[in-house]
Order: sequence, then C-alpha cells, then structure tokens
Amino acid sequence: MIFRGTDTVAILLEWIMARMVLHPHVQAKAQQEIDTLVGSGRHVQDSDIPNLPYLQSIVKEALRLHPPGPLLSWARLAIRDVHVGKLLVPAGTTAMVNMWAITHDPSLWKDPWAFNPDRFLEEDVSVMGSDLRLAPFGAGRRVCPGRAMGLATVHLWLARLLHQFKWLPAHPVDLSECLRLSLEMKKALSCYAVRRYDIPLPT
Ligand code: HEM
Repeated sequence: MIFRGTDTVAILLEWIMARMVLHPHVQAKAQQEIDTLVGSGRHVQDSDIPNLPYLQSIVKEALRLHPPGPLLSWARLAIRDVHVGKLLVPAGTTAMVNMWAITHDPSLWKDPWAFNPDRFLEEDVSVMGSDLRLAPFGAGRRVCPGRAMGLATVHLWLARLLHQFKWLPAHPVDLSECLRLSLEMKKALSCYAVRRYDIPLPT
C-alpha cells in the first residue's frame, strides 16, 4: 500500500514537471491561473484545487500520456475458457489491459501524441475509472484504492511548485520511458527552479 502510493505519485510528478519545462506556455498559463486565484501573499491550499481547472487538466493530460501504471489487472490468469466479445481467451492465458495503448489510440484521441491539456477543458473526462478511454487508476473491483489521495497529493504539490518557482531545463528533456514496477522516466529530469514569490513557509 505504502509502495504503491509513493512511487506512483513521485513518478507522475516527475513526468508532469518534464512537460512543464518542455511546454513553457502551458507552465505560464497554469501559473497565471494560480496567481489570479491565490495571489502572491499565501500558499496554495487543498481547498483551492477545485478552482484550478487548467491545473487539473494538466494532471489529466500527463496521466493520459504517461500513465505510471500502464498495465492494468496485472497478470490475471484465465482459469477457464472465456469469451470476451468474439475473442476466445483459453484457460491458462495470462492477460492484462494495456491502458497505455488505449490512451495513445488515435481512434479515441485527437492528435494523441500532442501534450494538450486544453482537450480536457473542452471535454470533461473522468480519470477515476468510469470512462475506459482514460482509466490510469484502473476500474472495477481492483481499481486503485488510493486514487483520491494520489490525485490530491499531486494537485497540491504541482500547484505549489508552479506557484513558487519558474521551471527551466538544466539539460535537454528526454521523454524515453522505462517500465519497472511503474512507468518511469528513463533519464531523470534535471531542471532549474527560479523563485517567483518569497512567501514564508507555513508554521
Ligand atoms: C498518481 C498516483 C497513483 C496512480 C497513477 C495509481 C495507479 C494504480 C493502478 C494503475 C493500479 C492497478 C489497478 C489495476 O490493476 O487494475 C493501482 C493499484 C493500487 N494502488 Fe494505486 N495509484 C496511485 C496512488 C496510490 C496511492 C496514493 C495509494 C495508497 C495510499 C495506492 C494504493 C494502491 C493499491 C493498494 C493498489 C492495489 C489494489 C488491488 O490490487 O486491489 N495507489 N494503482
């Protein structure tokens, strides 16, 4: 439980920050949204997140392009012959759902390789498991039990990182992937953080 809840959150944040330095106009738009709501005199709070729709769209778009758990229902074994639609899955087959392939499928997503958070402002797609085009936490009985906590953590961290700092690449960003237990960046992200506001740390 602890492992599933820490590496996924950290890995997703690293992917998002990679996108922020690769797409400075997206970063600036998110900072403008946060500045308008929060200003420069206090830190972002959890209660601000529902009022930051563009920030939420960035997280959704990162979950679509870089799902930390790309294979769902990891290694389920068919214990008897079963039909899925017209397809026969023979007993003894190990099967899993390739969510990565679904979230990059051009028949489901316009311009699937583009990082475009605006797509989720145009269409509100849930990531919680009710829409199988984008189920980065799985769906059904084995859906991730920590998804609300994971999302809340990522939203708050991202909002605070963007509010406090402007992010610039220290080295060219390499988006190569590496599938371990989660889908990680093959080469660690390295960037500069330039302070935007000097807000005292909360006591
Ligand atoms: C952004 C963060 C997270 C992502 C992307 C994520 C993703 C996933 C995915 C894809 C699965 C597998 C679903 C399946 O096999 O169909 C899963 C399972 C699981 N997750 Fe998460 N997760 C995240 C955060 C968390 C957190 C914060 C916790 C705990 C506090 C957690 C605990 C678990 C556990 C215990 C399972 C196994 C559930 C089972 O097999 O019944 N996850 N998660």
